[in-house]
Amino acid sequence: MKMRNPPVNSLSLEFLTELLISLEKLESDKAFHAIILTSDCPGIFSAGLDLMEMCGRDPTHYAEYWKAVQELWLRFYLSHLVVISAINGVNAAGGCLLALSCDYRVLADNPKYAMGLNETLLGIIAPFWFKDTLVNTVGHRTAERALQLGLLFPPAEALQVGMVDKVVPEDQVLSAARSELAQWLAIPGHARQLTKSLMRKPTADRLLKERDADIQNFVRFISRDAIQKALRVYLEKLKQKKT
Ligand SMILES: CC/C=C\CC/C=C/CC(=O)SCCNC(=O)CCNC(=O)[C@H](O)C(C)(C)COP(=O)(O)OP(=O)(O)OC[C@H]1O[C@@H](n2cnc3c(N)ncnc32)[C@H](O)[C@@H]1OP(=O)(O)O
Repeated sequence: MKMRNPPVNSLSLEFLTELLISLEKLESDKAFHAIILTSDCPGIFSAGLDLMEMCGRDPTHYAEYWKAVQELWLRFYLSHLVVISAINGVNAAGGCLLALSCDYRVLADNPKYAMGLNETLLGIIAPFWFKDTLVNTVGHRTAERALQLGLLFPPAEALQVGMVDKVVPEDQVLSAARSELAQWLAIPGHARQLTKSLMRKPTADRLLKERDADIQNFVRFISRDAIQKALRVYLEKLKQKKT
């Protein structure tokens, strides 16, 4: 599955919906057993959630958007398919969450390709299920430091803390993901799927139990004047970077 939403694969509502439909199609076709998730945007895996969806819109839109974000995470996190990410670019916040929801991560060895949950740098907060997904991957202490500081880890560090499983030269990201896949596909499917569910269901259930409250919390938080201002300032900084 190659993500293509130029220029930065930001996860807009439309793009989230496309990803969701693609995933559902693959999951419902018995011929498919696995996905390699990668990017078609040079140098960028994903810039995360689309800031334009969270800025200057009305509460109904925020609620619709957040429901789609939740849905995509739940579907990827609990997918019965083997999902491996071949991370071939910088990967921030919501994009990093997507990669963390995969079963295995291969990252291209380019110092520019940092990844992490950098929400605090924007003046916003990673929701509890982003946090849980990170904790499940790198452990509590590393997650605590990474989340508070909004750290984006370059490849060597991402490997060291366990945010990714393998770092390979850039031209080998896909072939490395394919080689890894062979090992996962050699395991009896039902045993692997049930084990995945055993490991992940408690984390997913936390959100499933509180889904509506989580949407309301997001809408309240993102609608605050101070948060809207912080997002506008961040977007402006991104634009000024060019001049
Ligand atoms: C209670 C819970 C409350 C809240 C939780 C909300 C959770 C949010 C999680 C998120 O995912 S927030 C998004 C975090 N993402 C980032 O911080 C990444 C921001 N982007 C960048 O750092 C850079 O764009 C890049 C390193 C990814 C790529 O750099 P470069 O190749 O130099 O491209 P540009 O910076 O020039 O960007 C091109 C173009 O795209 C726009 N853009 C970038 N990121 C986003 C984004 N996330 N959403 C919307 N638009 C984005 C950027 O402004 C440029 O637009 P132009 O109109 O100037 O072309």
